[in-house]
Amino acid sequence: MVRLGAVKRTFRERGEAQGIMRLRAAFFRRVHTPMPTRSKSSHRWLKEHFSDPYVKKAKAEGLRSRAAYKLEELVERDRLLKPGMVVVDLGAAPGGWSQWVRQELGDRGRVIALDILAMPPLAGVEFLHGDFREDDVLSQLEAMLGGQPVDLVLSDMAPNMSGVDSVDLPRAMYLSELAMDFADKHLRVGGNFLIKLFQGVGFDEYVKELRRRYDKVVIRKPAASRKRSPEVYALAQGRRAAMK
Ligand SMILES: C[S@@+](CC[C@H](N)C(=O)[O-])C[C@H]1O[C@@H](n2cnc3c(N)ncnc32)[C@H](O)[C@@H]1O
Repeated sequence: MVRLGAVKRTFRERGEAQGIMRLRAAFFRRVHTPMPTRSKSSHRWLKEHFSDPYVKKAKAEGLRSRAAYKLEELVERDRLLKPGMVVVDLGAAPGGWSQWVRQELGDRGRVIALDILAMPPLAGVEFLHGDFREDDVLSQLEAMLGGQPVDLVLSDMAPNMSGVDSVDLPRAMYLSELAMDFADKHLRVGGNFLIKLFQGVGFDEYVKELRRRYDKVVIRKPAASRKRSPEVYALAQGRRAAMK
């Protein structure tokens, strides 16, 4: 069962009827695009990927993805990770962020990772394989937490991109809304939330919502994030006891 409640509610509150229509269209229309034969652009992507310094560095350092360097830059600047913390990593596969967080926490604390895709095990990382949009997956994640408050919620979730903004952006925003809801329920007061966002429809409203909930919100584009990617990261620090 797909969780639409949270998103419908916030869009309604903001009087964005069009947002609801776009969400409906995006989530209930399954877009099955046949795999194209390898195109010029995929050749370009492969060339770019293998000459990318972060890909080379990740390989040399035994990290599962170049994405780990984005997290390193985002989190180290504010020294957000401390031994003993409970960290939830949403959209964790192939595991670069979880792996890096585990290294930083040493052998204390918990790292709970979730992804719709399977992920080979990582020592010291508890992994839940499932779709975060589904109620029973959320319940399983909550059962894993067992009522333990979370210190840091990370979300690098991104839907499969079709290249059509009117489809992709509402899908991405839906995941972001669910992640915010999760942080609302499970982050301890004073805790931090880091989330990947795509600039476009709903972005400003989302950041405004973060500002109601957290003492400090900054938008960052780490050096390892590809320039042509519309992704940015919102780092929300200091979960308030009550919303503004
Ligand atoms: C950019 S990747 C994450 C990379 C990861 N941070 C790392 O360091 O390796 C985005 C992830 O979001 C996941 N994702 C997308 N939709 C999801 C959903 N509905 N539930 C759970 N994970 C999802 C994708 O499967 C993908 O692995």
